[in-house]
Amino acid sequence: RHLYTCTQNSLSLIISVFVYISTFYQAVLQALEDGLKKADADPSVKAVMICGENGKFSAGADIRGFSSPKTLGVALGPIVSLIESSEKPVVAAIEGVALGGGLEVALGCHYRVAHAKARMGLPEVTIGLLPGAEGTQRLPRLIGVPAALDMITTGKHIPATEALKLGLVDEIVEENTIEAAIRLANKVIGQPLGPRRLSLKPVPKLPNMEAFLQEAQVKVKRQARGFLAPELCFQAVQAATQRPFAEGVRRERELFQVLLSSGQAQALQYAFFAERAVHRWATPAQPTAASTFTVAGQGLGTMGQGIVTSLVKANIPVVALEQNLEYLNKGRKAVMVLLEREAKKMEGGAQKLDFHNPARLQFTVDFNLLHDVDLVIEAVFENMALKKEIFHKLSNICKPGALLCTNTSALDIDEIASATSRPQQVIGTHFFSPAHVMRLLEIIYGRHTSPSAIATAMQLAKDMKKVGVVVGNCFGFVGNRMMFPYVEQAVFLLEEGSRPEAVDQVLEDFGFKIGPFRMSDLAGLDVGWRSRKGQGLTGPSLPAGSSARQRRGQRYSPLPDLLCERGRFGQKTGKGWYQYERAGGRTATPDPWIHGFLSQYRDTHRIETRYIDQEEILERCLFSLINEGFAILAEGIASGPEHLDVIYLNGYGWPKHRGGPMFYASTVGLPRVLAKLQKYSEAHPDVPKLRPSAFLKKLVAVGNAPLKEWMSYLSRQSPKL
Ligand SMILES: CCC/C=C/C(=O)SCCNC(=O)CCNC(=O)[C@H](O)C(C)(C)COP(=O)([O-])OP(=O)([O-])OC[C@H]1O[C@@H](n2cnc3c(N)ncnc32)[C@H](O)[C@@H]1OP(=O)([O-])[O-]
Repeated sequence: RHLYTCTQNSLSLIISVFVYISTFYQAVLQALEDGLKKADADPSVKAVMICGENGKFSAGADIRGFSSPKTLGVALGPIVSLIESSEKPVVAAIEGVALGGGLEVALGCHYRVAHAKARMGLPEVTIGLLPGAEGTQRLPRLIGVPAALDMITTGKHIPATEALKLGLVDEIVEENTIEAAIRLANKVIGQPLGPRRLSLKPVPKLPNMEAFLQEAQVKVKRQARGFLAPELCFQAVQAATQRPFAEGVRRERELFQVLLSSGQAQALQYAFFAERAVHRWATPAQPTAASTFTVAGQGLGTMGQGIVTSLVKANIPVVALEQNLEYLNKGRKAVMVLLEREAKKMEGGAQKLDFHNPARLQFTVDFNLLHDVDLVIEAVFENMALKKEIFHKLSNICKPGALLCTNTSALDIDEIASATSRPQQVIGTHFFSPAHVMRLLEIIYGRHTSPSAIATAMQLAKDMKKVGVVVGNCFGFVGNRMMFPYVEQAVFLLEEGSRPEAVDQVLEDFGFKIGPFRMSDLAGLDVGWRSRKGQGLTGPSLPAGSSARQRRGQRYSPLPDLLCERGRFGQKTGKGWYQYERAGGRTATPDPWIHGFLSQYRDTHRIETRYIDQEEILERCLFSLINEGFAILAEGIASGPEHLDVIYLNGYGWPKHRGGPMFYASTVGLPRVLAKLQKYSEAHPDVPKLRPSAFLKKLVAVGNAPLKEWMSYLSRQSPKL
């Protein structure tokens, strides 16, 4: 960061430090303070301009600093006040980003000039904190309570154009921001600064402030589901409406301290770095076609439509292929609806969606058009024979360097690759539904997948603005494999005495967006039923004389199959684990039929109904999922616990303020997780997924190793990870 002083028309550099108010936090603050004091004391200096280095204003405080015992966060507030109280006009020249403490510094300035491509925001809430450098008190005074509350409680970044409309900046420029800021500084020399000092301004009044705040608080609470920061952000802004500036600042500091020591801030900050760690993926290989892909989407069902939409959004040329004209026209219509919707959302932004140009998006039934593409994403439905047939064809038609990706949630990548003559270029890309919304992309390498194929798939994820996580090939990969025992426990709990709404409630109170039964109704119970039939667990391929509640020597619950046999597929049929207002309805209501059905089922199988408390529900569902995570790490299917957590946070609705399942296990304490698994496993010896993983036992035996050391206790790691 540079602090420039500006003497009439000349510019002189006083200090130069780093872009982020970062590891050198104290040094940066000291330099800012010294520079300001020097500028104030020097009569030849008439105005001050603050800008960032390398085209970026500031990404705020160093997030790592918050987890060190010596937290310096609040020290920024007095510096912002010092800027504001300067007797000479101070102008911020905002390029790139002004986030968190960075924007708070800009709010202390008397004027703000931003580049048209700059983004601004107070994202502290997303790392479990609040803008603790007086930002919760200055922003509402500048842009009003509704807009300030929205920015502070969501942490969203806003583009410069929106910032101008809100009055957050005074001017936006297309060209040189620094020169424009200096021009402005020169223009305002000598003008009174009082009206530009935000701390002196009243918070703009609303005709119905009380009612507005009440309603806003209810909304923030409802969306937060146990996440503290949004609620405390709200309280800080509320204080701005009720108290004078200095008292509001005191309240802001108190609330900041509460968040800092809440544990949630640590979880969110861990998640911030975990997401970036999965990108740092150490293969020497280079992507084969970085950023210049032409991608063919094969199959325009729900997944294919979402994938094509996100490719177009990422400005990647696409050829969308279907097997016949009827499906093609249906798929094209659906994709166009999605793209129109996306284009609307992007209106007013810097980027435009270009999807009417056939060079960017082409629909076809002609397989031969795939001859020149760099990469194919096959997204037909989950059927091994069909996928193999398609891959055989692709391998014959596509150019030699083309990467062949299969969108699958569980199928064996090696078997699919075996149908081609280029298994080194076959890779799994597991998108999550809806694919144009969900950020996660599991990238699954097979036995023969080359490092450059993995690097290319990672590049694709980056270009599509998705979080790509590389994992090994096993049934269900990482996300679904960990999900199976979780859902299995939820169903076993029903057999033993619980109800769908009771289990869902516990997991939703924990912070999941929806519990396992609501989720299964939403996804459709028939999906799992088809897969279980395919595995010979139910249906005509089940050997005659099989026990109702045992398969291959292990406990099995036929409850989901029984529901499907009665046509209860979830939301789509209006009945599943819940009842809905109609087929396709979304409002789940507990269903007395299910309650009766469950007690009849228990009678038939002589299961004694017992009361199951919330602790048992939570522990059996979560610890069995976590236990599978340890098995996955031990088998070398994923690089580390952060990867599992990133998958859960971005693809499975795990509450962010709990940091992901493996981080959560580390906060519960591994000895406790182990003890509980041992207890439940003894009570249910025919449930292998409750048997503690050997790796978990080892980590406990070495003294509850901290999460960042876990992987050092494993000798085997895949060379491809
Ligand atoms: C009382 C106190 C009040 C103030 C509170 C605050 O300011 S709280 C803070 C409020 N501010 C925020 O919450 C902003 C957080 N940052 C962001 O949102 C994004 O990083 C970005 C939009 C600035 C750039 O996105 P992009 O996709 O172009 O790049 P990228 O995301 O890959 O990052 C590149 C590298 O920089 C690193 N790094 C970045 N920022 C920070 C940081 N503040 N700290 C530490 N490190 C940070 C990042 O880890 C990565 O390192 P790696 O992995 O290469 O070793």
